[in-house]
Amino acid sequence: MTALLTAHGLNLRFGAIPALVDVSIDISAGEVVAIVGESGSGKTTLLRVLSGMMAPDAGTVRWLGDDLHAMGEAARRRLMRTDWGFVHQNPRDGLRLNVSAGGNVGERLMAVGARHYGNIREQAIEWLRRVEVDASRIDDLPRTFSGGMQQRLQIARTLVTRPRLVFMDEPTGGLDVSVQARLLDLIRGLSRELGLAVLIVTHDIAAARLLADRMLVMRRGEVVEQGLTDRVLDDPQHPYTQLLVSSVLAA
Ligand SMILES: Nc1ncnc2c1ncn2[C@@H]1O[C@H](COP(=O)(O)OP(=O)(O)OP(=O)(O)O)[C@@H](O)[C@H]1O
Repeated sequence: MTALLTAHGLNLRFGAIPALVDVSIDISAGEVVAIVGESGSGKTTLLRVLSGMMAPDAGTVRWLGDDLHAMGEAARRRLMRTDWGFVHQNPRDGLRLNVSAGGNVGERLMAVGARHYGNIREQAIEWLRRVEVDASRIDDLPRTFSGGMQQRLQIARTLVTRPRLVFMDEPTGGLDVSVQARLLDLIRGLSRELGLAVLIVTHDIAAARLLADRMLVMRRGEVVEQGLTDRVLDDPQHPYTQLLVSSVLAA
């Protein structure tokens, strides 16, 4: 498989807090990788460093072989519009709330050069359908949507330009359990159908089990265990992973 993103020897401290300790990770085309761990273990920081939003103190991140932190802001912004997508935990961070649902999807297409209004609207309708938002809501503002619908709209806005890699930070956090399950099914279906690589941060082990081919377990900035999801969850080697898995089983 072709490695899309490779990171090696990442270290980052916030004062006395080691947020990343010698972290290495790679993700290939079409692969879903989950980063799990308790609150404060460094998951979001890792996602921010891997997506170029934050520079590490040491270590490298490469996209298709090019050093991300050497390529400059303009090139990283271009990646964010084209090859990459970002699904935030809070859909309000990924949507424009004063723009209609259709506009939210369509403006991403315009950012990559689409100009034909009819085509853009047609694709917006198609994507609303794919994420199970009724097309009759196309001209409504996202603030009139439920949390689950907003999250599905954020996913449509992110995927409409067919990125190769999508970063997801707790995409089901803060939603009702039944809404979470539906959203996870949707993410799983779309990632398979589109052959997307997904790097998903979650503290929900069940979500990782459902979605991820591989997982990394973080604790205090370190990757304490990684491997195929079924292997890590069915036969955890590190005491911390054993604790995580047994706490879910006991719940
Ligand atoms: N901008 C910052 N300034 C100072 N400390 C920070 C900053 N961002 C994160 N930290 C600290 O770095 C550590 C890792 O934080 P991070 O947000 O990456 O963890 P996390 O695993 O994503 O947690 P959560 O699941 O609660 O979001 C924590 O101790 C956090 O308090």
